[in-house]
Amino acid sequence: MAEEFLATEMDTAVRVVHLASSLCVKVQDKLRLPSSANGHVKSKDDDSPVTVADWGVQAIVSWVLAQVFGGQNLSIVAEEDTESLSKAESLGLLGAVSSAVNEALSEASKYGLPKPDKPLETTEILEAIGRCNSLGGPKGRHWVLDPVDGTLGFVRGDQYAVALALIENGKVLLGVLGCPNYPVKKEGLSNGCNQPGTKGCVMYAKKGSGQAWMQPLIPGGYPEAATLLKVSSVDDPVLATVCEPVERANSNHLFTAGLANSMGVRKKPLRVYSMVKYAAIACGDAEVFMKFAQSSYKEKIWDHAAGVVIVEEAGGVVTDAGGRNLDFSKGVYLEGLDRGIIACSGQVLHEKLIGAVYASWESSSL
Ligand SMILES: Nc1ncnc2c1ncn2[C@@H]1O[C@H](COP(=O)(O)O)[C@@H](OP(=O)(O)O)[C@H]1O
Ligand SMILES: [Mg+2]
Repeated sequence: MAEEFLATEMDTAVRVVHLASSLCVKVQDKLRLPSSANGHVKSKDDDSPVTVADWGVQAIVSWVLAQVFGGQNLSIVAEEDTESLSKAESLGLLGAVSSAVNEALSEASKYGLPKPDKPLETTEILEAIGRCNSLGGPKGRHWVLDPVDGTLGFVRGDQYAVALALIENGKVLLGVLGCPNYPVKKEGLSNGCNQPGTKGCVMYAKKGSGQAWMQPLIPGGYPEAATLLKVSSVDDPVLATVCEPVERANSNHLFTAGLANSMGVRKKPLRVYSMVKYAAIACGDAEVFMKFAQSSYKEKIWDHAAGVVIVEEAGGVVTDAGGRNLDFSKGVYLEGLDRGIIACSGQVLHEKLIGAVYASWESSSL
């Protein structure tokens, strides 16, 4: 019998996101200790933080993909580069990345993944991170990785996601989201993290399968069980929960509050860091996700690819504010995006939201 389409790609992506999530859990625990926090976080040129986990995840995902699929024609579009990590003053940080990567990879066989014969040298780690410098585009296959999405949430001990997707000829073929702090109970989403054993999952979906899946994150290994995800059946705005970025710099809270109000939403918005918002829609914990960035900001493909395919396969709808599908074929950015991103659990809410955008745009100040 012919092997299922994308079986190795899907299986590898899910397993490596589990492994990457385990690295993140360990680094986030360390960040809670005041003594080690400074050594693990650095500021990027735009003042956003980057941590041992961002580089560590990028290194292990890149290394594992190269082992399984060969490094020769491997194209990976990812958020981090090696510039600041290679500087002389970053030696301590590079050492911490190296320890985190080698600790994670030493467990790789428990996740059914290849494992290096001996710990990776720092040059090999930098090479793995640096390999992820593809710019994507309309042709060919590209892996798309946000090693730690919502780094601000991550350093604050809150929600974040590891996001990996595969794009072919501009279309997202599969997506995997690791959400190590995703609470089993929805109330936990607005309370940061909750008790051990009640949080953490990996969600994944293959385009066109009509199925999206969730596995629990289990310490030190790969779970056999997976459950099907289904979006919420709520289509009355009065009962709907809207989620949006925590940071008002990343989305215009005033504008989205106006939209929510005019479509009839009554509940307070749920503010959550990272692509965990897509996860919340996919599993039925929320019905609407909106992000309206400043018009000068260009959305990047790694912040959406994995989440979009998971929401769609779980039964939801994701478009820009004009109702068009997001275009992943133009390189690193979602070129041509009409104003903002909206994800809904179903067509009814989506149409109402598009209508609200249309009605309110004239009077907006975005
Ligand atoms: N000015 C801005 N407007 C909109 N989005 C921004 C932004 N600056 C950064 N972002 C993106 O918003 C992501 C976080 O999403 P959210 O606000 O929903 O938690 C960031 O991901 P990283 O944390 O991976 O850099 C980054 O890609
Ligand atoms: Mg991101």
